[in-house]
Amino acid sequence: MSRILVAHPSPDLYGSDWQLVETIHGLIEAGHRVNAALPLDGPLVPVLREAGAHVAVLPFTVLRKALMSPRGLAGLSLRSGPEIARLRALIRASGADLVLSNTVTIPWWPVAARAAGVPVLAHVHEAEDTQHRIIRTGLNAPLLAADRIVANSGAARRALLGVQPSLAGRTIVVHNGVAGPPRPPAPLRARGPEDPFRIAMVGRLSPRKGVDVALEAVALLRHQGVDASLTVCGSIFPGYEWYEAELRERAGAADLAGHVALAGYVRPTWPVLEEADAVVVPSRAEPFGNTAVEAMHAARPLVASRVQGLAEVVADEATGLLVEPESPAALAGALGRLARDPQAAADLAERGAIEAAERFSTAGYRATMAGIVADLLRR
Ligand SMILES: CC(=O)N[C@H]1[C@@H](OP(=O)(O)OP(=O)(O)OC[C@H]2O[C@@H](n3ccc(=O)[nH]c3=O)[C@H](O)[C@@H]2O)O[C@H](CO)[C@@H](O)[C@@H]1O
Ligand SMILES: O=P([O-])([O-])O[C@@H]1[C@@H](O)[C@H](O)[C@@H](O)[C@H](O)[C@@H]1O
Repeated sequence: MSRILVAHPSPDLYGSDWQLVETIHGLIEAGHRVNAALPLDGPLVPVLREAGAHVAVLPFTVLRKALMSPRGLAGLSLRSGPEIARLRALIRASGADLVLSNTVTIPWWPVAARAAGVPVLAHVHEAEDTQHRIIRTGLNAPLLAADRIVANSGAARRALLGVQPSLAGRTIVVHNGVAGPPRPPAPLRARGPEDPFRIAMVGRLSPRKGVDVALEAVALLRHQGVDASLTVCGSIFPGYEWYEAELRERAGAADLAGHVALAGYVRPTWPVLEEADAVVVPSRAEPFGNTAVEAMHAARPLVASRVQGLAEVVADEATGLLVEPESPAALAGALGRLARDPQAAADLAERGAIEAAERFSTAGYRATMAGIVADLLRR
């Protein structure tokens, strides 16, 4: 039994948070003792305790990627000394045999663990490729202190190596394992080509998730005579209040009013997916996309953007449909096909469910992560 200290930036229950829960299950099943450090209390805390981790809430720096500037990054590094010293002392005092630093937004954990002489595994959930190169280089620089890096997709690995090529030898891809529903999903509702067509989307209300694109696609479908409606599960991250206000205003316009529900954070999302005739993941960028796998587990036909990890998760025309990102017309085109051809939609959904069980099982993921940790501990 080894002691693993896990650091994670948020106490929420979105993608990287649930992925951490799976990782911790894998470590505990392998016989390790897990301590988790979070900067804030929140809904993730009881979930981690339930999984068997000991949780401590303590202050440390969490980066906001969208707010980074080269000057901001430089200032941050200049002020980092005392925090790195504090975290190094904490890591030593905890007796950790290994530190797992989850996401690239907690830069001083890998650095402090290396300073403490403890092996570091970094888990990268991000695949930033639009910000200025200087920012991306700085954001990923703390990973130079990691012994091993797990990227959640080939796209995330490429984005990282694009700015830190020297990490190639230590960075491996492990696709996420994503939990399915607790019991088999209700069969896809039988519908005729003219019947109402209910679409679901799950994700943060954030421009990168393309919620606005989904709304415009529904407006186009309705304009074309498809009786489409949309339910969106998800809330904003602080700072994106303006985006939610824009979405609510758009959803209230004459062509959409009464046909779009912005439901806020929903847990679990299985009932919403079960109610749906199709699920969309219209992200502008998506390092992996757990919500796409969840749609497949729920055996609902899926339309996703052809970007980054989503293009690794979905086999176009076989387990879902991939469409050009940021194009309401392309999204509406694919959804219209599913609405008009319920049999084709059902076939996609069935193949998606088989694929999700085969490629993205939590059992396989947990074992892979535990194997990577065992390998690092043996060194
Ligand atoms: C921009 C970015 O970096 N995205 C990645 C990030 O988190 P990100 O939070 O973007 O993750 P995903 O969209 O993949 O997953 C969101 C999760 O939150 C849940 N949910 C969401 C809304 C809601 O109302 N209720 C609810 O339960 C979903 O069911 C899902 O399990 O890490 C994930 C895990 O590696 C990756 O798959 C994402 O590609
Ligand atoms: O505002 P920002 O820091 O670029 O980005 C945020 C991330 O840091 C956070 O982890 C994620 O959950 C939010 O949806 C948002 O994407």
